[in-house]
Amino acid sequence: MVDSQINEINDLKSPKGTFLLGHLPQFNTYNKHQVLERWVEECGELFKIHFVGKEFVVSANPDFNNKMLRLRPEGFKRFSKIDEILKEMGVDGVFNAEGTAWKRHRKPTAEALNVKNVKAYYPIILDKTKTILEKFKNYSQQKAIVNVQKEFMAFTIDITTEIAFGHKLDTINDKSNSFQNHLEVIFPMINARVTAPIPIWRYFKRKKDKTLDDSLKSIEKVIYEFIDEAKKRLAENPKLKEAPSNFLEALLIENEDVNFTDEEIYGNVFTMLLAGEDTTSNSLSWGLFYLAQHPEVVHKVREEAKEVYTEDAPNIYEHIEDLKYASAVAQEAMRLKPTTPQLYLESNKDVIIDKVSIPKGTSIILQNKVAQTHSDYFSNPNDFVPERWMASECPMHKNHAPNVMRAFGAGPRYCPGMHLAKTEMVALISTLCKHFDFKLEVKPETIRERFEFTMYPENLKITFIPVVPD
Ligand code: HEM
Repeated sequence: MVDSQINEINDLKSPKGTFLLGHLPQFNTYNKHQVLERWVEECGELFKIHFVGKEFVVSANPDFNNKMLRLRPEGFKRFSKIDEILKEMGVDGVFNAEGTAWKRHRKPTAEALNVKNVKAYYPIILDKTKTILEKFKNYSQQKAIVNVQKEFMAFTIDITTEIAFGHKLDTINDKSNSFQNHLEVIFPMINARVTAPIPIWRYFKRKKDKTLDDSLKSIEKVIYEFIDEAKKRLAENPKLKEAPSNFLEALLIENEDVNFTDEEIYGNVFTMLLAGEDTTSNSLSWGLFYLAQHPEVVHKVREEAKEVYTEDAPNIYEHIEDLKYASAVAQEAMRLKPTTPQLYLESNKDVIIDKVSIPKGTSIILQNKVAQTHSDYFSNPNDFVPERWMASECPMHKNHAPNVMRAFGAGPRYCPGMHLAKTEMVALISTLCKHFDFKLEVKPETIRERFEFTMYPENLKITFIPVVPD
């Protein structure tokens, strides 16, 4: 807990660092989240670090973090560097907007991703679930060792692109598409630039910076064409207003009240591509990481699937609501392996939280993973037990604090894609468990957490063994 004696940042502890560079050399490794976890062990839940003199507060206290997240947008904002980099790439959307601009973006985005609309998008999720199922059936016949992280990435890319603006891709079947190739250029560059100590590209364009510019131009062209087409469709077919077939249409409908410019619509469609792909596919990969080590859980998911639907996959959206155990599997995987283990905030004004005074302009790293795997909040915290999320079955209700879960953030800026992501995860987890057993082809300890823009399992290799029908 936060020490009640501490009331100034200057009084906070600090891990060991170097005099001039501070903690930068240790932090700038490829697994930043694990460095933070080690420091939490060394210094406790609240401490400070500095990068070449620039100070950062790190908090792993769930209550403290929750209060900061809830004080947005007035009290706190995202790190200004995120906005700087995205705007430079022409992206002005809900993720990087702040203050009143954020409020304008948030309402229509959240509406466009609400339960009613996700239900309308469900045929897209189902279609891609069946497509990847067929691919895995082929893999299982060939006894192929599958890099599931790559496969799930294709699954979420195809779904997100079609839901975002109606663009049909078939990345699952490796039908290479220039749009996809451009996206693959953009994502790592955003990651590299957000964490770059010096913005070299502003003074000198390297080959990769020029490639990025070309890709951004191509994506922009495609998205603007789709904006024009969607506007025409909505004008010609007013019925679409009741059940928009994609996010862009839903945004344009909501937009009748908000009056976004085309640039802002573009920014939000692009944001959705960015926010919805890696996060969901990496969470799915972690789900498979645990399922492959827990055949008893796979069996239970399969029994539930057989009770809920007779087809190959959950054929209607209502099935998803009934797949409570598959949903608990997804939740448990996100508790143990949140793909966004930390969030970055900056204070907009002087704030006092739990007797700690945070001056305006303080940069704060919110480490959320430690609490999700701590015995103060969950019994047997490192065990994979989906039952803990099934109220009537939970064998360990003694320590069960769902309110420390931050996999989707918290407060007014929590993830608006949460419902969509959970729907994708439940559909795929249930379908795969219905058809296959999973065998881990590498030792679990060789599967490492790897943090880039999000956290994913490196070296996850699995074979899919077909289930013999009853
Ligand atoms: C398992 C999958 C996902 C995870 C773990 C995840 C996680 C997160 C987290 C931690 C945040 C920051 C929340 C905060 O600041 O409090 C966020 C924001 C956001 N996410 Fe997700 N996300 C996922 C899927 C999606 C999907 C599928 C979409 C849309 C298609 C999406 C769209 C967004 C947007 C637009 C924001 C910015 C919200 C704002 O600033 O108001 N996410 N997400």
